[in-house]
Amino acid sequence: MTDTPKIRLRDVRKAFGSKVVLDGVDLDVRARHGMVVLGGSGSGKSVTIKCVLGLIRPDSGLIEIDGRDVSAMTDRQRTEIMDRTGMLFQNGALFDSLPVWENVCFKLLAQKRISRAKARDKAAEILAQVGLAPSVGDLSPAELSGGMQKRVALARAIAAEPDILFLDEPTTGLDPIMGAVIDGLIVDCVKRLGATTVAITHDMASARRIGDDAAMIHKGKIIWNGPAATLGQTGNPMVDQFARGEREGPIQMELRK
Ligand SMILES: Nc1ncnc2c1ncn2[C@@H]1O[C@H](COP(=O)(O)OP(=O)(O)OP(=O)(O)O)[C@@H](O)[C@H]1O
Repeated sequence: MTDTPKIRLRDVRKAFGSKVVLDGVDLDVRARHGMVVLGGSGSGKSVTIKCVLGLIRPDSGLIEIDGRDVSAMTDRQRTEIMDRTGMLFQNGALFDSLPVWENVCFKLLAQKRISRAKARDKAAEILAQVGLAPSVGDLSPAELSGGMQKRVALARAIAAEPDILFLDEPTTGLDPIMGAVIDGLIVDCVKRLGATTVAITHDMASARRIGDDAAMIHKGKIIWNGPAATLGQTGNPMVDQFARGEREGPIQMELRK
């Protein structure tokens, strides 16, 4: 018997006015595995994730989390799922008006799962997991380098020990070594938490490091999915062109049409 996918999309469709963005997306994300979603700019990667997060309502199709249809959930059931979901935004999206420790414990404080008195120590504990000193907790996000901000954003995303972690371009804007460090932290956190991750990335080295599985979206459909380790040698000309970053190939030919 096969395990129920953690996240399952079937024939998910979404148009904005006359512009069809998702044209029947089918995707299974295995529990406790990393899925990376690839695709050109504007291909619908973020819209797909926003549909799963409930930030955008698809026009039609099925989205299940743990085998349960999200559209049939009560607000309370949906909130429960969101409480167990972490999100690392592309730009970090830290709150500049709050010190790092409050950013890290934001969700725990908002959900009253921790007192303010305890939150500072808790933040120090989580910051240590992403390789940052406790003193960083007292700084403002504006005082941090880009790499440190990403680490803090990761600390915030994992603080509430999520079951599902969405990562939107976790290594964009980082130098290659810092990118590898962040990827290592993501993989460690996921192993420790037993979480399922869905990452959007344009960084193929990162995709191979954090992904067990990969899927490519093109023209609103998933045109390929398979092991992330095979990216560049999948045998699918579009995926391989994309993964190798080659100018010439089927995608370029379509752009020229
Ligand atoms: N709220 C919205 N209203 C109208 N159009 C939207 C909305 N959100 C997204 N779109 C459109 O949907 C398309 C897909 O956007 P999406 O953000 O999913 O792209 P993406 O694949 O994540 O791209 P990138 O790699 O550049 O971030 C784009 O053409 C975008 O303009």
